[in-house]
Amino acid sequence: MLQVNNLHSGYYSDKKYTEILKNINMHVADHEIVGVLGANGSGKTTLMKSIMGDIYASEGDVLYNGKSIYRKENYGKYRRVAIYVKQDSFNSLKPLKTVNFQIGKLYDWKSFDKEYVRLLFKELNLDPEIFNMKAIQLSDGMRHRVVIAMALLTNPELLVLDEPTTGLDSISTYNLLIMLKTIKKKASVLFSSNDVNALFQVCDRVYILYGGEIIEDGEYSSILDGPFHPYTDTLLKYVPLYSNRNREYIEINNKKYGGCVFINNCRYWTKECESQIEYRTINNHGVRCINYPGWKNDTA
Ligand SMILES: Nc1ncnc2c1ncn2[C@@H]1O[C@H](COP(=O)(O)OP(=O)(O)OP(=O)(O)O)[C@@H](O)[C@H]1O
Repeated sequence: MLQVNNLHSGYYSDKKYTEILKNINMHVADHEIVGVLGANGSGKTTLMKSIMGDIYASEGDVLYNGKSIYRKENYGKYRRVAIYVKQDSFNSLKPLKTVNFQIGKLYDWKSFDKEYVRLLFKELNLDPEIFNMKAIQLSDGMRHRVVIAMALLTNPELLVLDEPTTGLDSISTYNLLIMLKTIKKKASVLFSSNDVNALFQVCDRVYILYGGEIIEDGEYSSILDGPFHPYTDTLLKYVPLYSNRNREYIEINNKKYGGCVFINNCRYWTKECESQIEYRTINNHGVRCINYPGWKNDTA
């Protein structure tokens, strides 16, 4: 369905180009929920924007059903079936307008079965009275859920969610995750987050993004059972649910450049890490680490 090939992208500022994403390769199959896990500033939003064609790739391509989304003739159709819920899209609701109005502004109300709309909102814990409430009268979390519900109204083939659980309470997060599992029967979902719990509860596969590069990918169970990359290993140690070892924070500042993107923070660094690191896949579990499995043996 969605295939990202050797994607590089970034931003122009004062006519100077800064590359943020490097050599991204990933895919989302039909009826799959795929997560992108990354810390603040790792490039999740830039990746989602590139996948939606909101920013252009300096290199590489994004294919939807085999066709480049960057080609004008394919782009319009792609944007009709692939719906993007931006990180801050709940702020885009008009504050003084009712939810009813906001839906009508985007879509033709007549095309919807009102009961279907009500049920869809209900699944996201949104009661019927919300339709007559103004956006300003809703909490951030409610606005967030309204925007996601609105995105689902058109039955997209691909739903791209940038950090959808930010600002949601635990019950709403849980309802959203359950809902994604239901959506999976009809569509695919690409979902970025820095919330390890949310991603691992719902995703079939997860890509780990660090410093604009994918450093590991695999089925969620495979990553949880045994992360291949030292960064993923460290990350999981900070999530009590998944950690079976004590937390540890080791400050490292190698001030090295080139090679592995994690080089300045990795305690397993060796001279070889300064060279170009190839991405290897072992039993459907991919990693960009020259020292794997050696570093794991060190910790055993
Ligand atoms: N419009 C822009 N112009 C220039 N640089 C940008 C722009 N937007 C983001 N960046 C830079 O791109 C890098 C990645 O940012 P991005 O927003 O994609 O990360 P993120 O993983 O989504 O972060 P967060 O979790 O904080 O939302 C950061 O270094 C950021 O400063």
